Amino acid sequence: MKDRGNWTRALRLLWEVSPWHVGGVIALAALASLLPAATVQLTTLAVQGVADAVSSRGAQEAVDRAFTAGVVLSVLMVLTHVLTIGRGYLETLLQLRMANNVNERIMAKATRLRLEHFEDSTTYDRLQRASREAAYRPYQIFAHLISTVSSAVSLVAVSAVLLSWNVGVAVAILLAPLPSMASRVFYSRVGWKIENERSADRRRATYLQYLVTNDRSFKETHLFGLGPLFLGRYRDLIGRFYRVDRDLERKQAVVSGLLGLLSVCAAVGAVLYALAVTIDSGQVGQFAGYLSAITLVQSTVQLLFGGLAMLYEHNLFLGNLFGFLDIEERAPVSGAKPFPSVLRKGIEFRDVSFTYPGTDSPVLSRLNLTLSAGTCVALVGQNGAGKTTLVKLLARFYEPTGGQILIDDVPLDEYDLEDLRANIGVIFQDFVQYEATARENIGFGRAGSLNDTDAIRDAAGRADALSFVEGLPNGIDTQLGRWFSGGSQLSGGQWQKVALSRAFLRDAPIVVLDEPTAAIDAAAEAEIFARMAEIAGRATTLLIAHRFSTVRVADHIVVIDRGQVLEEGSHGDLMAADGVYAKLFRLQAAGYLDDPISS
Ligand SMILES: Nc1ncnc2c1ncn2[C@@H]1O[C@H](COP(=O)(O)OP(=O)(O)OP(=O)(O)O)[C@@H](O)[C@H]1O
Repeated sequence: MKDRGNWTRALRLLWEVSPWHVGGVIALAALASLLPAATVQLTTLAVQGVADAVSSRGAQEAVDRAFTAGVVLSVLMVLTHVLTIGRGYLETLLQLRMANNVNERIMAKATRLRLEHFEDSTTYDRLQRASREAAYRPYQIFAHLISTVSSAVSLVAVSAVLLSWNVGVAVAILLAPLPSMASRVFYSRVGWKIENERSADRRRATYLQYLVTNDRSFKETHLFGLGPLFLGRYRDLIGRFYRVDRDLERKQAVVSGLLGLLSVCAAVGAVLYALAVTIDSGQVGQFAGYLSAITLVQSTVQLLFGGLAMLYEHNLFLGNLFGFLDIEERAPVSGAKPFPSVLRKGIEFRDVSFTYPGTDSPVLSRLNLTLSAGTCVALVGQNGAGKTTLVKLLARFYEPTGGQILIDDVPLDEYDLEDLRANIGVIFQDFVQYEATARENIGFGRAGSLNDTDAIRDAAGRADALSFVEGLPNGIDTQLGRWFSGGSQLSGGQWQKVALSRAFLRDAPIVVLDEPTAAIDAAAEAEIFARMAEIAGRATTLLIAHRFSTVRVADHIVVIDRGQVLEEGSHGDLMAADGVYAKLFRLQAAGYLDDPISS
């Protein structure tokens, strides 16, 4: 039942995309399907006319009949040609529009999925399967449906000739291709299963391809000499795919070929029978008609059954496309409260626990933490302590599995979700380096401000990015990165400053910076923090950092360990308490002293 839904859904989609093209293709196909039967009738008339004209030594009436049939046959040929061209044109347009539309739907769907989907490998498998089928399957199901229906119409018309002649012969020709069709259906299913099971390996092959074909991994792959290793792995994977496909094709060719012989035998039997009957009756025209009917029925019936087998295959693969489009979106519950433009009280994590979906060990356990409005709070802790996870919860990429997060005493889910995200300026550790202009790289922080040059310059100024951005060949409108022509590449620290500008442009009441200055030199870092102090008071800032020079500027410092708050206070308080923070601070500071260990 569910499978049948796939092709009806694909057809509905096609109709939505372009009813005019669909209607045109159907009309031309309907016309074309009537032509073979007319051809058979006219061939019979023409040959009989010629035979009569020859035997009567040129009787005018027979000559006229032969020529009339010949002329109409020629008109039919021209008509067939015109119909074929027209149909091909419409089909190409329809196919292009459909492929564009389906790719757009896949992309739109991806934008609606949640972070947890993209942190789960099964989503990538489904996306891979859907993308493979996107470009052509939905259209193909239509094309095969049309050709199958038009083959069926042709078949009914042409087989009427055969049926009137001999029922046994007609039935034999009609049913002989059935076993071969059954084998195609069987192998389609096997092929579909194989393709689905290798989704992860296909992605692995694509990943290996990516690793050796982009600038981001170039340095490592070349320095570590990984090219041949990755190439070898890629070769192994695609070699394995090839061997499996080859074996399947071989089996299919042998089985379908043998079963297809039944069809050939039926046709040979029919021709012999027609020969014998014509010798008895002496009707040469009828013999020509039978011959062309037998050939036509045989080829049409094969087209019909082949089309049905393909329909079955497309239907299976369409399940992959719709499987992706139907992934449950489970949009987080969104309240209606507008987000405050300035926080009055602050952000409170109250007894917050969290375990990532599909895992057992909690990352946060009953964590309590308050970020007072207008202050700059720094979060420190070992790798994997749960710092970034806190931010993901704050932006509602995930929901806490226990406890609550409140902003100005209002639970997070009571705020309008879009409004909440619009009011948090976050730059994550793995921020994006957009292969776009500097203006866009900064302006994406507030997409509505892409043309507000003053605001973009101001944000760049606050992140110490303005001077180098203005020094680029086209200033703020210079393409960044090397993927597109005319691009200028930035240093790691410069990219980070551009990302910081993006966060500053947002001018949000909450600013979260995850390792914001890890790649930035010390002098620039000091300057950026001085400017950040200017926005403190307007914004509540959360800094996640490992560098203690960054951390000590914060009003309040929180040490996290295994998902819980270990210590908190100002730099002075924590140093005086002489706990973990003080120990870590001294350890790092020692790195800058001349003789750290002995002192
Ligand atoms: N999507 C995920 N699924 C499952 N576990 C995850 C996921 N993301 C992070 N984790 C785990 O959660 C824990 C906390 O990760 P998190 O990124 O919050 O740490 P962090 O304190 O920010 O570390 P770092 O200082 O290295 O950035 C880690 O043990 C990590 O393995």
